[in-house]
Amino acid sequence: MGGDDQGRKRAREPSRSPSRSPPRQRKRPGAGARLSAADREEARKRQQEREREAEERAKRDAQQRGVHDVVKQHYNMVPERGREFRKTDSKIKGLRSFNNWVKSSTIQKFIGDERNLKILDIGCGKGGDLQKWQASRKVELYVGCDPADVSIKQAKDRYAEQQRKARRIFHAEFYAKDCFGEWLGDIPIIKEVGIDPAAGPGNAMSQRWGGGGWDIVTMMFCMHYAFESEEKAKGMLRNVSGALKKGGRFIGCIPNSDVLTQKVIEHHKAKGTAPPEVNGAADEEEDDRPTFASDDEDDWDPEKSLDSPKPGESEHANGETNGEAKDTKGKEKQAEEEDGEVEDEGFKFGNSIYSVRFPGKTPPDGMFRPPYGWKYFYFLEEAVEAPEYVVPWEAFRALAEDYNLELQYRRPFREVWDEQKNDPELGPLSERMGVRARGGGRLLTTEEELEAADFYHTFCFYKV
Ligand SMILES: C[S@@+](CC[C@H](N)C(=O)[O-])C[C@H]1O[C@@H](n2cnc3c(N)ncnc32)[C@H](O)[C@@H]1O
Repeated sequence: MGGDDQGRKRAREPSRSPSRSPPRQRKRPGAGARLSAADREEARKRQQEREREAEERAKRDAQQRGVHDVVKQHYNMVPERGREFRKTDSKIKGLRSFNNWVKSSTIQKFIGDERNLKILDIGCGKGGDLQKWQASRKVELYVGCDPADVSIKQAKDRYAEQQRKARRIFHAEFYAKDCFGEWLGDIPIIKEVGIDPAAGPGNAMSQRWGGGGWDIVTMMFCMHYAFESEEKAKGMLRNVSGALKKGGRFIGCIPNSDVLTQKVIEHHKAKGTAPPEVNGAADEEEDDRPTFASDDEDDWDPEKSLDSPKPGESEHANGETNGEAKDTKGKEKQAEEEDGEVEDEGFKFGNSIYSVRFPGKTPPDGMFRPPYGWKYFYFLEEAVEAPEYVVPWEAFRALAEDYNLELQYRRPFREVWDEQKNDPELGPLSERMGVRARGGGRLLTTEEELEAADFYHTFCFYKV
């Protein structure tokens, strides 16, 4: 990566907390151990108190504004946990690190050699990726959009903190915006940089002469919300494609529909409701697909839901075996009732840290057709608990093509690790991020965390 190697390495080192003053010496092994137990307990209490206050505040704000949208409301009520919590106390810190590393890897792979890049982060959440873009030192402008206004406020704060610490940082702006139901060209800076309202199927003029001014549109762990309906999926693609200039990249991470297809087929086979052709086909394909029954051994931030189950509330669901989730039954029942869905037709899978539950009918052949509105509930320890929608991969790829987005790359998370773990930059980065033990050592994620990571894949499309 040429002459700015040193700078990049510096920029990627974990940032210091502004509350620690004077600045501590960097990277002294064992420094943390000198904190006394009382200090730690005190810090933990203070953190808990801050979280409680933030939850209360978010609840009040949400009520006052009369927020109806369930996803937005959910993310608005998510408490901001400190970096310290995410790195030390979290039960899924291995998964957090792993997912963050995969995001960094995708960013690095497709950021390209140019400088002064303009980045549009759709579903930016609390600004967890700001540092990743800053570390590249290639960004001139970053705009983050997300409908959860509380998250946007936190993203602004995070940026302000980075501004205080960094000698130089890109210009950033943040907007509370539904990026699937609304046109992003209404935001002045997005329009100014360039967004083509004619992007989309059958518009030859736009394809030839049009195009936006953005180099990269990034959607990390977010696009699955757009597949609630055809209208939203198309609204999302119109924004993405409209914003990108020719040669621009659309990158992201989403749940892998191959995993969902496989699980749905397994479920119907077990129930005896799979069509005969699927019985054969699934057996043949089984080896190629990611499996949850395997014996093998920042800042993605899966925010904790306010009311996730307490220890001891867990139980097996539906009495099903092998890979069935162990938790969250009460919560799901409640979600189901609110949702008006019937339980018996659904099923769930997962492990003790994550689970996926389809509340209603699923296609016996595992083909999600039409490709919109296939809702499931995703539960993750300390994390999101909102309805999500299957993004049937092939249908999405075909639709993206109608918007001049050509698939360049798609990888399940575990394959990203296998391919990139020894990269000269990403290898050492994985050690700094706590994904792997120092000196090219073993993965620090547990097998259950890796199973949870297997649920996702990452992608890149080029605007043509
Ligand atoms: C799991 S979080 C991911 C946040 C961040 N991209 C990251 O990787 O840490 C999913 C985000 O998608 C956002 N989202 C949901 N619906 C959206 C919409 N219609 N437009 C834009 N973002 C949306 C949520 O508010 C939430 O911040």
